[in-house]
Amino acid sequence: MTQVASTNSPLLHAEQLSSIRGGRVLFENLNFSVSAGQLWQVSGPNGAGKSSLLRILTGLLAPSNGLVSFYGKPLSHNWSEYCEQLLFIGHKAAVKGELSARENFHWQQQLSSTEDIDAWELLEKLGLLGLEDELTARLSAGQQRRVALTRLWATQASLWILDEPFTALDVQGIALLQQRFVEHIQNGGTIIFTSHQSLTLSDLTPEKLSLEYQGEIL
Ligand SMILES: Nc1ncnc2c1ncn2[C@@H]1O[C@H](COP(=O)(O)OP(=O)(O)OP(=O)(O)O)[C@@H](O)[C@H]1O
Repeated sequence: MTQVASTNSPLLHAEQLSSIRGGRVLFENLNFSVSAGQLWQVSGPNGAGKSSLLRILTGLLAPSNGLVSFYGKPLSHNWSEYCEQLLFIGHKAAVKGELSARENFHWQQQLSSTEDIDAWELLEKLGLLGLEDELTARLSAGQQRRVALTRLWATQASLWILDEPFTALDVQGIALLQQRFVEHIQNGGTIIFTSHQSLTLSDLTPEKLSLEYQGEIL
């Protein structure tokens, strides 16, 4: 895992964050700090702004007001280091439907320079063995999610930002993903994720950030 030089500033700091989308204030004056090694769960009802917040934390969406800092510097001042540290898996599975599970994985491996990981072992772990040459678009939603999640085993990034990573997974898939969370946190990694469900592994006690649905249109 890539590590950044130690500093007294938190890994991520959100200051006075606000987001207005579709004529609605999703959240205002949000302040929080995420330290390296922490697990954070962002929760709240549909439309509360969880995905919007994650996209702001990744730098993909500008906040309407406020600032996100990475080790004490605004993201834009630390952009290449931030991108090296970050793995973002968005709401959509972000796998290439016209590639097989194995090809998707190899593509991710090349992007992340993790060629030493045994593809067959990982595909077996994720229950994709026997489906490895099937076009990903033809797999079920849960299987496609499993293909997307292979990235969590083929990354050197220390900060994972994951939007609804448990969506469509069965009980065994959820357990596997939670176990991967435990490994990453134990290795000093950091995870921010959204989910409508509570984690069930006792080793995982996330910090909670709860957003309310603000119905009022401006
Ligand atoms: N591209 C966009 N342009 C304008 N408004 C948007 C856009 N994307 C999302 N929104 C609005 O922002 C609000 C919050 O959406 P967001 O996806 O952040 O919520 P969420 O909490 O992640 O919801 P869910 O639990 O359903 O995934 C919604 O009302 C949505 O319509």
